[in-house]
Amino acid sequence: MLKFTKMEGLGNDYIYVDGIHQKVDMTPEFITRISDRHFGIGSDGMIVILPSQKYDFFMRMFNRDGSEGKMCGNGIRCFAKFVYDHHLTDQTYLEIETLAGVKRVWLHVENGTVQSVKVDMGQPSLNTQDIPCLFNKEQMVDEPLNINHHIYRCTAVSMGNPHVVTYVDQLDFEIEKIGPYFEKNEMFPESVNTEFVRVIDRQHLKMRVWERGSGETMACGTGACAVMYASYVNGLCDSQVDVELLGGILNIQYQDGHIFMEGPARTVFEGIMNEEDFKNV
Ligand SMILES: N[C@H](CCC[C@H](N)C(=O)O)C(=O)O
Repeated sequence: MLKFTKMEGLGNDYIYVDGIHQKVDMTPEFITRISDRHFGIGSDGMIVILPSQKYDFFMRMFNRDGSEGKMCGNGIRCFAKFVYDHHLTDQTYLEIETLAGVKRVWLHVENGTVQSVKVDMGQPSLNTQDIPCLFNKEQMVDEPLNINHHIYRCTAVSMGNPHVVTYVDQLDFEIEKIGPYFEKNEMFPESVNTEFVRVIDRQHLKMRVWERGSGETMACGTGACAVMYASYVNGLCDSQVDVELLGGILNIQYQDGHIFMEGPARTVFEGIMNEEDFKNV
């Protein structure tokens, strides 16, 4: 049997599993099955809590299709709440190792309850090699990309994971008709998370996201940071903004070369699963 916790950050929901005290199957077959919203628990993927040699914990995250992401902004906020609520730590400042480097995390706790979580998401990069992106310049900033016979002005940003940001007048379009063309585009050899942005004003950006490996999600923390930074370098916003996603609002700040994100983290339910039940679905 495997204990798990279903958690969400602005509706970006994952199955959290304590991999310190349990043996966790991290194969794509298992992850896709438990993430299925009809035959499984239902989620955008799975996040595993692991020990770290040098830091407080190690976070591994997997998208709904079983692919491993290097970093997850909504996920790391819930990860921090998980380790605090499950008494794996009593610290309210954590250093969490990820495949995108170590992230500094501050838990805002009142009366023993996590109210919100602030994360130093690190330094964004425009360098096409960091994304990675095969564009023939060092940076892709407001460059025309032909995606499925339509020209999008694109800015590529790495938040440790790959993002491409494009600006639209309206957000009420059929994202599933265009998202996969970005996600599978040969310009992005490791695929890409795609953000569609409407600038409301210099302190308010509105977005939808088509995530690599999960499709449209209600929110994307790394995506919101990529959107803020892309908008900042394109002169469209100030250094602190509210990014409005389908699932709610994240406050994003660019300071001293780092992107800081603050937002909620919520436990939906605790559960126990029998892995055998997922062998043949
Ligand atoms: N799909 C992303 C990982 C999840 C990112 C997102 N859920 C977030 O909150 O940052 C990737 O493969 O790079």
